[in-house]
Amino acid sequence: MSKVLNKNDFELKLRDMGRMYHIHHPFHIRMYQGECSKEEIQGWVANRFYYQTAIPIKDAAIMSNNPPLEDRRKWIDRIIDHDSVGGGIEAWLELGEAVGLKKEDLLSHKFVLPAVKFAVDAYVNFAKQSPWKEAAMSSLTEMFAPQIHQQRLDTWPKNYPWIEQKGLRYFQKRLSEARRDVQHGLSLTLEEFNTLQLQERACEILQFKLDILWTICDALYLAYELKRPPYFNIKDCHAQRKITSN
Ligand SMILES: O=C(O)c1cc(C(=O)O)c2c(n1)C(=O)C(=O)c1cc(C(=O)O)[nH]c1-2
Repeated sequence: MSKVLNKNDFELKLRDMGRMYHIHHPFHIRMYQGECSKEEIQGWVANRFYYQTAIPIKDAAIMSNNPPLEDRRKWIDRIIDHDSVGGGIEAWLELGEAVGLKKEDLLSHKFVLPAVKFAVDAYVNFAKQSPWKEAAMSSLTEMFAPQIHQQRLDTWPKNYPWIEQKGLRYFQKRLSEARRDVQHGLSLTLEEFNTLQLQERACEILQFKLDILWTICDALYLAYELKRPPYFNIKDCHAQRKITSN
C-alpha cells in the first residue's frame, strides 16, 4: 500500500485477502467435492477440535488485555457461543460422534498432529501477547467462514451420507454467529486501523491468521491424503496418532 485507504477501500483490501482463505486449500476442495475417505474426515474433525477448544481460550486472552467495557460485553458473547451448555464445543463433540469418533479421543487430543498444535498455539499466544485490538482483528478470517460452513451444509449430506445429520449443527450455528462477530470485528478494525502504518499492520495480521489456517490444512493433507504423518517412514513410530475409531 502506498497511501492510507478510506474505510471502504480498506474493507475491500481486507476482503480481497479471502483469495488465500483455506476454503481454497486442496484438502478442503477434496472435502467439499466428496473425495475424502472416512479416515480423512475423522482426521479433520479430530484435529479441528484442537482449534475449537483454543478459540474461547484465545478470546479469554483478548479479554485479559483489557478492552473497553463495550467491547468486553461483545467479546463475552463469543466465549459463551463456544463454551456454554449446548455451545460450539458440545456441537463439535456431536460432530465427532456423527463421524464415528469417541468423545474421549477428541477430548484427549490424541490424534492432533504436531503442526496443527503449533499453528493453533501460535494463534493463542498471539492473542496473549498482542495489544487487544490487534488480537481482536485477527479473528477477521471469519469474514470468509460463513461460505465454508454453508458449503459443508450443502454438500456433506449428499457426499457423505454415512455422517449422521445431527452432527452438522455446528456449521448451522456458526452461520449467524460468525456474521455478528464480523460486524463487530470489522467496524472496530476500520475505525481503529486508520493510518498507513496501522493498515499495513492489519494486513500482516490477517495474513498471519490465513497462514495458520492454511498450515493446518497442509498438515492434514500430508498426513491423511499423502499418508505421510510425522515419522511415517520410521518403523513403529507413527501408530500412536493413527485414527482408530470406527
Ligand atoms: O470452519 C472453518 O473454516 C472456520 C474458520 C474460522 C476462521 O476463519 O478462523 C473459524 C471457524 N470456522 C469457527 O467455527 C469459529 O468459531 C471461529 C472463530 C474464529 C476466531 O478467529 O475467533 N475463527 C473461526
